[in-house]
Amino acid sequence: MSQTLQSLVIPSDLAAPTFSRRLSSITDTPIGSSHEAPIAVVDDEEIPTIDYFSLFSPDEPAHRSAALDCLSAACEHYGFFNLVNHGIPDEVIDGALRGIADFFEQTPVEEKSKYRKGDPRARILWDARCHAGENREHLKLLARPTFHCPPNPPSFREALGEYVTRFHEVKLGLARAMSLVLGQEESYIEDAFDLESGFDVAAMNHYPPNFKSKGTMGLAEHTDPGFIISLIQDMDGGLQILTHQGQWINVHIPPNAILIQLGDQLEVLTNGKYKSHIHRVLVGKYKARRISIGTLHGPSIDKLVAPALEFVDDTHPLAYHGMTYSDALEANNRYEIEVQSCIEQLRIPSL
Ligand SMILES: O=C(O)CCC(=O)C(=O)O
Ligand SMILES: [Fe+2]
Repeated sequence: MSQTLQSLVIPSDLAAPTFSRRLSSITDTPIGSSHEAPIAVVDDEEIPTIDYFSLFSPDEPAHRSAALDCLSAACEHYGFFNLVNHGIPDEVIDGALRGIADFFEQTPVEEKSKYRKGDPRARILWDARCHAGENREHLKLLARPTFHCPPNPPSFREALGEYVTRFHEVKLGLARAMSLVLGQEESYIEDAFDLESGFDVAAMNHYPPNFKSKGTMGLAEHTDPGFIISLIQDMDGGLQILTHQGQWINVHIPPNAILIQLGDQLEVLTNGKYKSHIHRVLVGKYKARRISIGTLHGPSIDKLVAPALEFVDDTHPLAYHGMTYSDALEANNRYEIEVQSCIEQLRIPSL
């Protein structure tokens, strides 16, 4: 595989990543109807691209070091990036997306309804909502450490299982690379979160075309819990991220890339050095339905996650409460399988 340094991250000015390079601006404004998103100005902006393969090229130390620098800048200044050259074949990604599309399209509602919210210990959850605040059907399932999946269609279970297995290796690789750029041993994040037994939930979404939706919002703004969130989709468009600088941007994920977002528990562990970020999905502009699979890769369910001493000092005072992952997911009367954020409760108000 050949890469140029330029391909490692965009923008390439690592010393001072800026948010001024725009592909085009204000493409979907002004926004009109009362159901639509409250923030009117949304820009298209380049987001960092990280070449996974380059993070592990021992024969090319300079190349590897540049890739790690890019990862460091992406994590600290953005909190999300497109991952390319990750080694998961297109067929595996396409198979998982086709599988969940088949589930949404072919499974009768009576069958899906068995997975509606009810049992606090449920490992599969299905729901469909169509109102001004949310337009989507979704299926959430525990993917690891044990794999739970509706039995039909049979091809879905197999295809999703393959994607989950393949991405687990990528996740461990990213944890090692991120540990290094945080100035720690390679195994630091893996150990801190006990990632081998991590609680990974695949959250699969089906957004309707705009003529079937009630208003603009597919999924309202939120952050996600966990170490990282990996996202694949069957068509581009709709996902927006609020940058750390307070600007909404449209997220474009190139074909073959996987969007990586940093989760709440990484923010807690690093005492805010790395941050999760608010994002949302709009459906108002799109004439076709969209499918996405976001997997929330969490710590082990019983793991206590608190800021590590390495990230606390006089200039960076303790900024978060410690909490087990289970308690964090169950805050606000939620169930673990809902994988809802409680980052606001975890933050210690500054004096
Ligand atoms: O569908 C998307 O693009 C994002 C979905 C998402 O943010 C989520 O399921 O938490
Ligand atoms: Fe999300």
